[in-house]
Amino acid sequence: MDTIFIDQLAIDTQIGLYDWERRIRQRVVLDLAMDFDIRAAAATDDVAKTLDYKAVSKRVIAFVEDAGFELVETLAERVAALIIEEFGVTRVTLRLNKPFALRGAKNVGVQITRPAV
Ligand SMILES: Nc1nc2c(c(=O)[nH]1)N=C([C@H](O)[C@@H](O)CO)CN2
Repeated sequence: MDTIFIDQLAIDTQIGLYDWERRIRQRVVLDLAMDFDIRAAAATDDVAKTLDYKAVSKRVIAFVEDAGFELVETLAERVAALIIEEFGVTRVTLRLNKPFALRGAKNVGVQITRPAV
């Protein structure tokens, strides 16, 4: 299977458990890998026949900017569901990084793989 990916998509949002986190916006950084058969687009050189990574990124940015979840797990699950439901992707792997949320660590977060059902 082919993969269309978006790496290091940085978005500011409200996320976190603690009171101080409910008053600020923090950066999350997403790596997305989306299964998609690219052969029809490659044969015709037509963006309409593929997964438009610009359209995906605009939609994900809008959703994440408006979100306000406590857990990185919830945000990751909701973004994966959105991509599958709205873009016809058969499987998505998503890594959600919350940089510097843990003292001494460069990154914390979750990685999930979700198939379309
Ligand atoms: N598994 C998780 N553990 C923690 C989360 C989380 O979203 N998932 N969040 C926090 C706090 O919000 C933390 O990021 C603040 O620094 C702690 N543990």
